[in-house]
Amino acid sequence: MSDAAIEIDGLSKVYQGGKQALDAVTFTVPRGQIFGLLGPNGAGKSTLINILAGLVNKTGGSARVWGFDIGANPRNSKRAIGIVNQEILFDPFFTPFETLEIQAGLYGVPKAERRTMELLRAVHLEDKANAYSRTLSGGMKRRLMVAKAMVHSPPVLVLDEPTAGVDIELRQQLWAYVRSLNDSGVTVVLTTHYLEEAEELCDRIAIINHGKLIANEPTRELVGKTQEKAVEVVVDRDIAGLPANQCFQKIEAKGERTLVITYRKDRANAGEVLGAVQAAGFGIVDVSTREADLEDVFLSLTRAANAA
Ligand SMILES: Nc1ncnc2c1ncn2[C@@H]1O[C@H](COP(=O)(O)OP(=O)(O)OP(=O)(O)O)[C@@H](O)[C@H]1O
Repeated sequence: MSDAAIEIDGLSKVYQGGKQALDAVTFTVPRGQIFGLLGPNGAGKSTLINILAGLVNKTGGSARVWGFDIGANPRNSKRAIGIVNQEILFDPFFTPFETLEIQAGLYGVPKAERRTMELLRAVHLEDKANAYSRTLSGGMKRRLMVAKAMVHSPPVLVLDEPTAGVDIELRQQLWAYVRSLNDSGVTVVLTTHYLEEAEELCDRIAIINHGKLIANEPTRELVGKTQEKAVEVVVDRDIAGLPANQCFQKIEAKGERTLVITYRKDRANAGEVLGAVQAAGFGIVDVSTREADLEDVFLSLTRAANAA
């Protein structure tokens, strides 16, 4: 048996009307990881998750969840996954306790095996067990959604933009819970627009753009991959014309006396860049440098993919 939590192979989706939301996407989510799926709006992330959930039919390729093919064995593949959607979906007239009990019933979890109070405790909703769900705050509702996705104890939990619209404190609580689930062996896949969060939380990150996979690497390698570095140089006179040098990847003026120079770490170092500025006749007044973060990696990868 494969040790992958999710295996996606050549997965494609063309919606009625011709929109290609996924174009032969292939990647594997290893078991036990927190895996980040990043991409701009409309990249195809929700489509991919909805295919895994059995809510959208694929038009090509295959996908397996915990070894079960979503086409050949949809019952088992669906049982292996818990999905927290972007939209908040539950009946406002049920209490959190009832909401989880009903969900457990839908999955056929026997009464003796239900963990309703344990789940409510884990998402800090124990004291709201008997309140109407409509009286919960946005953050509480979202935490209830996470608990709801876990009632059948799936080995894989997928969170689609789980912290959109959630304040920082609740986001921290939600992530703490996600981390504790992961520590207890649950594989977590999350889509997010918060790149720093993905960088902090995820072991591995895949990026999709316009339905195509453009990166899939351990987070550290992805971040380290970017070779671009920027240096901001304040010079001692007004910049009449931009100096040129082969070690500059890009140079632009920011204000009358500040140059922003991008260079590749593998081709030049800061000393050479500053030397080139001085050789062009400028005195250097101040310098600051900036390491690329995931946002830079993402932008340079999507730029490269768009140009291809
Ligand atoms: N039911 C549908 N019919 C036709 N086109 C659709 C349908 N659902 C999504 N699309 C299109 O498919 C593309 C991918 O959408 P999808 O929702 O998967 O992206 P996403 O990466 O999840 O974006 P977001 O973060 O905004 O949800 C978009 O261009 C979208 O407009």
